[in-house]
Amino acid sequence: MIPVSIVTGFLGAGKSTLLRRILRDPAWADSALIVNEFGEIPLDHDLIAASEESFVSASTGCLCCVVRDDLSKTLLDLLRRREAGEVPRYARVLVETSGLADPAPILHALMTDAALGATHALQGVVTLVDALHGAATLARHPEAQRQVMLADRILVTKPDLAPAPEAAIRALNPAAPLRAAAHGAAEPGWLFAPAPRPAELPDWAAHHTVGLASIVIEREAPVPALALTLWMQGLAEHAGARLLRLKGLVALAEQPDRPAVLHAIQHMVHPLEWLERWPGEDRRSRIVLIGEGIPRHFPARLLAAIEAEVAAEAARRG
Ligand SMILES: Nc1nc2c(ncn2[C@@H]2O[C@H](COP(=O)(O)OP(=O)(O)OP(=O)(O)O)[C@@H](O)[C@H]2O)c(=O)[nH]1
Repeated sequence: MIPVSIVTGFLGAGKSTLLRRILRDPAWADSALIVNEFGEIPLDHDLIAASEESFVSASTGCLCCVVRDDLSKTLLDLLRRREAGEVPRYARVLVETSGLADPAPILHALMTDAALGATHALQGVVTLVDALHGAATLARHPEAQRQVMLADRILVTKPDLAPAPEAAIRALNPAAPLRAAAHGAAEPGWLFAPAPRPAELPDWAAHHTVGLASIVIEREAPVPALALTLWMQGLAEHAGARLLRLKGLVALAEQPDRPAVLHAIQHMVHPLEWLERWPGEDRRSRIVLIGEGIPRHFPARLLAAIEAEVAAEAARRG
């Protein structure tokens, strides 16, 4: 039986940060990671694959609704390739859900699929809650509430930025063991210990926030750092709380050989991170925004206008 653990948590809660750290630990490097993202381009896959040798399989779309069958297929296909010696003999599977996934349909698939049941054992659901945004997110987004309700273990992330929103969490899940850890420094043995599973859970249907959309921006030419900074400020001002998440790999004009990693979660713009190198041949900048009611072409047009202004200003100064 291959143990399977689900790692969930709302947009930007710190799932990739945690998993990157765990896969760097030699004791856990023999894990297969299945990453699922909301959005049309698999950025997490690039981010995790660029920093590790670990074995990653990415799928896009909402794991819980669009590709529910796909998780079963992905797990079984991975197992077949493991048996055939085509992939490393991983000892467990970690599934990183999209930030917008309701875990209930995923658990349902894992608990009811006969072929999966014969080969895989569900260990538990680990839910990450962002200390900074957690209370507001839990008040607004049904996916976030379901992630906490169905958690076997709760990890509060970003305790360096704010106190844990314990009251909001305990209102939804009074019993699951809870810990806090900054920058993914949590004990994997605690996170992934097998949890007792109720035979049946109520209400399998996915619950979703209405009206969220993802917008993708791709560009060939590197972007000046000043234009990028002004663009993120402009977006934050215009979209405010309607911008739930922004992340991207960007070629900055000042340093195009190393991609900069952008992260913003609601109002909070995290410091830029840098990858050592581009994850593949494709060196285009790619940015994904997830928001409510942001006009589809607005972010790209705003960026183009700011770039033109920055270039004109540079020309004026000679
Ligand atoms: N200050 C602080 N920042 C953190 C911590 N954990 C993660 N971050 C930052 O939060 C941002 C989002 O982290 P990710 O790990 O990409 O979050 P995610 O849950 O994978 O995001 P999605 O895949 O979009 O849902 C990044 O800029 C991280 O560096 C933490 O404990 N403290």
